[in-house]
Amino acid sequence: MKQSIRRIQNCLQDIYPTGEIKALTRIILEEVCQYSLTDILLHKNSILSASKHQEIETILQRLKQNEPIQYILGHTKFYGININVAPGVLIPRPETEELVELILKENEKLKGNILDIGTGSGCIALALAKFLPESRVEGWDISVEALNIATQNARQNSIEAFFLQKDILNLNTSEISRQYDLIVSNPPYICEREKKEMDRNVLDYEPHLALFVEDSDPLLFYRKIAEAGKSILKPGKRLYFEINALFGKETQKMVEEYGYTDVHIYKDISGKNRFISAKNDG
Ligand SMILES: C[S@@+](CC[C@H](N)C(=O)[O-])C[C@H]1O[C@@H](n2cnc3c(N)ncnc32)[C@H](O)[C@@H]1O
Repeated sequence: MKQSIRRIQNCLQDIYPTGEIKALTRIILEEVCQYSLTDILLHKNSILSASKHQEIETILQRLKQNEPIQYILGHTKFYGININVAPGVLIPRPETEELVELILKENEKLKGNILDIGTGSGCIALALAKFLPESRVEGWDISVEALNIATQNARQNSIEAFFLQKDILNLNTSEISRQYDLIVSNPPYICEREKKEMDRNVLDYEPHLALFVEDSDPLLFYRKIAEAGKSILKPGKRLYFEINALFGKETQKMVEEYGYTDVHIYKDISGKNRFISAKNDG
């Protein structure tokens, strides 16, 4: 095992920071050997089989091409739930776990209809369905690939959620039969002009449909959702968004113009304006 740890560290040292290499070493050994962190420490002197060496080598070659570890392994953890991911869906981010945490804190024991717009892997929808078991959760996405993965994630975790194909930019609200008690969305919010500051592992591998919005209209998705919310969110109920930190105030102003009140902006763990919630005043 010691030899494998050294091999992983040597192979990745020019590409990843030291902290990330440590995390990757642990993830790789957990995946290949099915070892917990304690097992890794206990088995430091054990010798891995040739096939396990080969598995590690294959992972390392893909990591060297900047491929995200979550796509290489085909899964990740989100809010304690095992979530399958593939190149057609965004890899769930830690900030989005913070959004789930916030919703659960502010809506303890919610019993009602929850809608997650732009559900991707289904991570938000499934976490809410798991921790608010008396609610009915729906997830919408334009991407069939994402909806298939979200459905698979629901099945594998034995969590009930309903995934539907909808284009939020062309939604006819008169066709929506229900009104929701909470709407959440982490829509595409990165401007095209921000691309130049982004890492290759995101740009080359993650779906641009999930990430980007035109520079000329950065609030496009938020506006469409706020507009739809006026008819599909029950009066007095709340909307929650993950937002682009560059547009906190603008997003607040926009939702207020649609008649939402009691608007709060929340910071993420890095101190950036990252979430907004607002009440539909009816
Ligand atoms: C930033 S990702 C969020 C995925 C997931 N909710 C998460 O937090 O990891 C945005 C999602 O919006 C979806 N999307 C993009 N355009 C859309 C549209 N017009 N209507 C509905 N969903 C859309 C993408 O397919 C993607 O899954």
